[in-house]
Amino acid sequence: MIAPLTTAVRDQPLPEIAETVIEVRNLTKRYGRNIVHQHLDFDVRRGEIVSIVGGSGSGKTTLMRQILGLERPTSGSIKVFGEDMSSLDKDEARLMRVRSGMLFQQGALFSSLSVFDNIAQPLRELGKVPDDLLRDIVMLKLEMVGLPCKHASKMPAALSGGMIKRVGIARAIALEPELLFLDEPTAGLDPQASDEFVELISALHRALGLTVVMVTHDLDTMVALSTRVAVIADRKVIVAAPVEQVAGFDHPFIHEYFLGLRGRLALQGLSPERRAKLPPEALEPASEAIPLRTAP
Ligand SMILES: Nc1ncnc2c1ncn2[C@@H]1O[C@H](COP(=O)(O)OP(=O)(O)OP(=O)(O)O)[C@@H](O)[C@H]1O
Repeated sequence: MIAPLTTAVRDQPLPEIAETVIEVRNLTKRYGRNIVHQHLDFDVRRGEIVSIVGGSGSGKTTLMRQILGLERPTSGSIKVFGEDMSSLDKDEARLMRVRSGMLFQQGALFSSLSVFDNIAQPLRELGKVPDDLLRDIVMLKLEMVGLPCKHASKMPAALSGGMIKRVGIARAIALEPELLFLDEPTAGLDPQASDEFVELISALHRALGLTVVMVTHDLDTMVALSTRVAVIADRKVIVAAPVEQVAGFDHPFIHEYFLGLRGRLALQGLSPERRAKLPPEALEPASEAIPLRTAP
């Protein structure tokens, strides 16, 4: 299933990387005795697609939730569009929610609402959107994510995993946000649905000039989409750079994650220009060696 949008924007240039829109400084986050982040700095500029990677429990989702204002930092500062997240009043917080869309793990659709009502929900929360305009916006968003209008009346239980993600994206972009947050967007999808999802995000990035922040374990998605990759280890962001530079950073997590068999396979899918910047270890053969049989 290829969205018409994907074809329409294929030759469009990537959005320009512009001013800083997320600025995290000296962040510490503790849960009781568990120190998740300490002295963590992190920046995202307009037009980027930044993937946050790190070991299990390293605090990727927690970082994203703090940037969204869903969790409070223990100390340190988080600015989004230049606004300090800890000092927003009610109206500023509301405006911030309009400027940021998010897709949680599992799509997080309301199971008791139809596809239409799921996508309409952020618009209805805003209030004052006339019914005919609301219908047009929902149908436009469905089309943008490559889903025919006939799916609007379906319930989430009747959809495939890939379709649920698409509806989740349609809802996330309903209010035309500038920032899109994705938490494990391809988890649970088969390889074809993952590839289609990557194409969709890439098309939306180009078409809407979106800035995307994504938490992912999926190496192929990370390599295909990210303009930069931020690695969390030792409670902070140890490096944030294009993936070909990150792969050459000397840290045990990076060796294991990027230069293992799966990591090399994903990295070798980069364009020839970017592949040329990889460290030599990343270019070692990525197909498993077939063990030689010893003669009897
Ligand atoms: N609400 C909470 N209360 C207490 N501890 C929490 C809470 N949320 C997260 N944690 C802890 O914070 C740490 C980081 O969790 P987080 O989910 O951010 O990690 P992650 O890198 O996203 O992990 P994964 O890759 O496994 O999803 C973990 O030790 C987790 O148990």
